[in-house]
Amino acid sequence: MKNRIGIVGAPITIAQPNYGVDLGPNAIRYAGLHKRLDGLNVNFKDYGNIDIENVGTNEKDSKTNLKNLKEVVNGNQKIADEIKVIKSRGDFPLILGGDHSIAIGTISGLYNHYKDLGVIWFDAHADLNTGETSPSGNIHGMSLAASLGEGHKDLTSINGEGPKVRPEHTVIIGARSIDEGEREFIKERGIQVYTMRDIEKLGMDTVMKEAIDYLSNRVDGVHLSLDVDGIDPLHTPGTGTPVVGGPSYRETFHAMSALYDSQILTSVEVVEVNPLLDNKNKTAEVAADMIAAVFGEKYI
Ligand SMILES: NC(=[NH2+])NCCC[C@H](N)C(=O)O
Ligand SMILES: [Mn+2]
Ligand SMILES: [Mn+2]
Repeated sequence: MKNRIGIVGAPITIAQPNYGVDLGPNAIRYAGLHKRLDGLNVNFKDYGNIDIENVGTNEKDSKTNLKNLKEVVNGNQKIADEIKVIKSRGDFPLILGGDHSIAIGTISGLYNHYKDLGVIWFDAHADLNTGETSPSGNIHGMSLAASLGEGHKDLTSINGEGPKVRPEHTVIIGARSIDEGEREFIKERGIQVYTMRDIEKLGMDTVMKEAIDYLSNRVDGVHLSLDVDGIDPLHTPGTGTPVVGGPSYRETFHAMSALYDSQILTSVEVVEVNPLLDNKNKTAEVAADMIAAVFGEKYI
């Protein structure tokens, strides 16, 4: 890693219903993030947390089927602005969430810095819903769709209208809870998805090799969006929408190490750590382990 890592906390919580995901950034810091990065001899600067006003309700808007649209857009606009500042300093952005809606802001902020940005979406979910297809109205389940230009105009217009990433530059890994509308989205738009079945059949090593190969021929930057619910909830119980049957700690650590070895990544975000749902900060500790792996920590 040549660049300095620019760390920022993005504590949006109102794109999902559980209190506490705004505490995620500090929980990951308390889990020893800075020490781990020091141990890797990487240069980093922590810019603290973005000031997010998390005032919302749990009501769906009757027209849009979205909860807290205006507030989620405002928070994500702030995130996009901060990402632009971090990028203009030449830093490698490391964003600590916050619910997964923050990807709308980070990807919008990254948009102008690349001709073709690739995205690796490590998640139990696809986050490809829109107001029309969402079973919940929770915008954290719509952030990949919004980044691909689908969904409410206010969500797709941060830093300019329209798609910020192309479907053929998007790889989802670890999916095992996909809604009906999301399934159609994936088929229609040709998104590369490695479900748990694929991981079981191919093994994580092959999945990562394929994903890295696939993207490196097509893009000039890769953003890793790591939703901790992608990992099996045995290891990451402190998250709002856990789904059993995910990749183990070992497989995930291996996936992160493969990404480090490939040197393909140009930004990383880790989302959905919720210390109020956790057991002695275990989930944030796993998040810190995975961040360490993605920045080069090895067993020997
Ligand atoms: N980022 C997440 N944890 N998303 C969970 C989404 C769950 C469900 N698919 C929904 O749209 O409501
Ligand atoms: Mn998820
Ligand atoms: Mn997600």
